[in-house]
Amino acid sequence: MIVVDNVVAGYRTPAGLVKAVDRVSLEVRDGEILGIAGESGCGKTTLLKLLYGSFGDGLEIFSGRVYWRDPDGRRTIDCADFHRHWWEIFSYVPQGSMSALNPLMRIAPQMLDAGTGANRADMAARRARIARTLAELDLPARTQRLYPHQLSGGMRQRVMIGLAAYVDPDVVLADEPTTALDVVVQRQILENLVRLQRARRNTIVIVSHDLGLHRQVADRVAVLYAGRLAEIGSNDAVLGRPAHPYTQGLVDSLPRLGDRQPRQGIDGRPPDFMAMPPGCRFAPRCRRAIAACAGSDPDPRPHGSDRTAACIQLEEVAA
Ligand SMILES: Nc1ncnc2c1ncn2[C@@H]1O[C@H](COP(=O)(O)OP(=O)(O)OP(=O)(O)O)[C@@H](O)[C@H]1O
Repeated sequence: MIVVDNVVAGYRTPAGLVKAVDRVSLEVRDGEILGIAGESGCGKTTLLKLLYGSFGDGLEIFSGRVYWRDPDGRRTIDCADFHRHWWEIFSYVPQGSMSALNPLMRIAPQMLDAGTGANRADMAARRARIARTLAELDLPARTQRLYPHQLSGGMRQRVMIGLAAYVDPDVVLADEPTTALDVVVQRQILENLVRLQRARRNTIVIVSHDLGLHRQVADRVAVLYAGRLAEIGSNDAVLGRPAHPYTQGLVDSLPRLGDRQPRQGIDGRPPDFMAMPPGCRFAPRCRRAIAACAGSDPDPRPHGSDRTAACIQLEEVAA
């Protein structure tokens, strides 16, 4: 399990601190697929980097704590040390990862190179594992002998997922894993991901702005807005019966097959991190906002048995 405990994190910029993740608490449970949703710039990638312990680009934790705990609860690792366990416990499929493959190397040696430190199995066992993983991802065996430019975009993306998964880490963190692919290929890749996860029982965290993707694969969904956690809970609760007005707006804006009515989106844009509105950050765009919203920036509270949501009006409903 990865625990995010009241974390404020972000970047120091000439204009000031960007708190891209602001007082966020959540748990990534063992063996689940957790989807992280929200509009562009709301902090999804930053949260994923915290879960991976990747602090290379100036990301800092200003307060709070992120740590991993093993299923027995005997061993904890602070996120400052996650990098020592990359590939062994955590692996990462970065955004735009299709271009992350080395163009001069065939696929098999790239996979063998990856995570060498974490992978103590002998060469023959590792080769067998690579073959098995590629087959699980519906990639033909000859893929191993090809160079990246000889693969389609969808195949390259599947190879990246294979790279992250073949060493069998506890947690795979994937940032927009199917962006830029056509819908049919997206669907295949997602099915592959789920199949891998079910077979290996590892944990997957997927960042995407695409709610359809989350609806299809996630066990639970977390929705971020302007660095704050708006809502988190089961797929059915959050996407089937959204409670937070922001999640409702996102779900309402999804096109539905056969629906000729124009979808109702959310007016306006997320606020600038340097000029946050007082109180609830979503209030200026919220159709249900009342005067009290400008004076309260609530943390998520339980709303029903399978979700928490951060809206003062929902607290009234729940009471
Ligand atoms: N290295 C960085 N230095 C300074 N600011 C950054 C850095 N990376 C991200 N930010 C800022 O942090 C905020 C959150 O960005 P983040 O990439 O986490 O959002 P996101 O929801 O993943 O967006 P997208 O869907 O567009 O990838 C944005 O305002 C962004 O400009």
